[in-house]
Amino acid sequence: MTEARQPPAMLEARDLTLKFGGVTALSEISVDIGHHELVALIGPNGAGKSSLLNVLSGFYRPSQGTVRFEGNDIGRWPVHRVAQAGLARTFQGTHLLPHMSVLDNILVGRYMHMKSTLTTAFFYYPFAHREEVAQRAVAEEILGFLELEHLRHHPVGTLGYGMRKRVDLGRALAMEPRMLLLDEPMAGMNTEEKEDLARFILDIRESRKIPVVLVEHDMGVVMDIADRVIVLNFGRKIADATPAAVQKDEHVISAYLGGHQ
Ligand SMILES: Nc1ncnc2c1ncn2[C@@H]1O[C@H](COP(=O)(O)OP(=O)(O)OP(=O)(O)O)[C@@H](O)[C@H]1O
Repeated sequence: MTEARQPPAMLEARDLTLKFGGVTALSEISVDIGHHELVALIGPNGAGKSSLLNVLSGFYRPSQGTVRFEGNDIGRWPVHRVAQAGLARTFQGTHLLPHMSVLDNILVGRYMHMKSTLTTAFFYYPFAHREEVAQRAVAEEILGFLELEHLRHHPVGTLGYGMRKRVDLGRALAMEPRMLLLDEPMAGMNTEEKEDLARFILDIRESRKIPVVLVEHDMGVVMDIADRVIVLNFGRKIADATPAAVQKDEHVISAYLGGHQ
């Protein structure tokens, strides 16, 4: 296996195994994600990519192994606590509210940061109002960053797939994550939409200083934007190296030529 030299890790997963009955989705996987990295997670269908994101983000409990995020052992934390610690994720497809506007969908990501409850909102209206104004300002900044301002009042259900995926990214950004896990954010997009999203992802890492883990099938995109590529096959990690090294790795070549893609 080719190993890349890695910076100090922000996220450290050790010996993760995940079983569903008789199926071993992940087998003794260890990965490190550094503070400034853009890491692609690739592998044939059923290799375990989504399962790994689910374990890292607290949606699945590993059968074995540990996950540490910024020094905390988060492997058994509930999902909301993992999210509050700053690990945000998107899903294959989108988890948006189709009848609500783009702005309101992004505001959903802000709820985690809102201090006012219904009671305080009722008795201390000025405080709740000030807070809502502040939350909207953050949402507006994200709309600007993702070039979605002109769509702010459009119901999400009326948008094309590529734009909906962009709103989904905005919702995740609204959580002010310290790290972003993106599950196939470009699936179903045309070339132009992919190029736009790749630009935003690079910008998220560079100007917003948020490290990104990205599950992606489009090898062109992966090779263009990733600092490092982790390759899974049948639940095992078979490579963890720079894009150039992974392209030449014989285990990776045979996994992809093995009839899966
Ligand atoms: N909830 C589940 N229950 C049972 N088996 C599951 C479950 N989730 C995943 N698996 C199995 O675990 C293995 C890994 O699946 P996973 O979805 O993580 O792969 P993947 O690499 O993300 O695939 P794809 O590229 O098709 O999304 C597969 O054999 C899959 O059938």
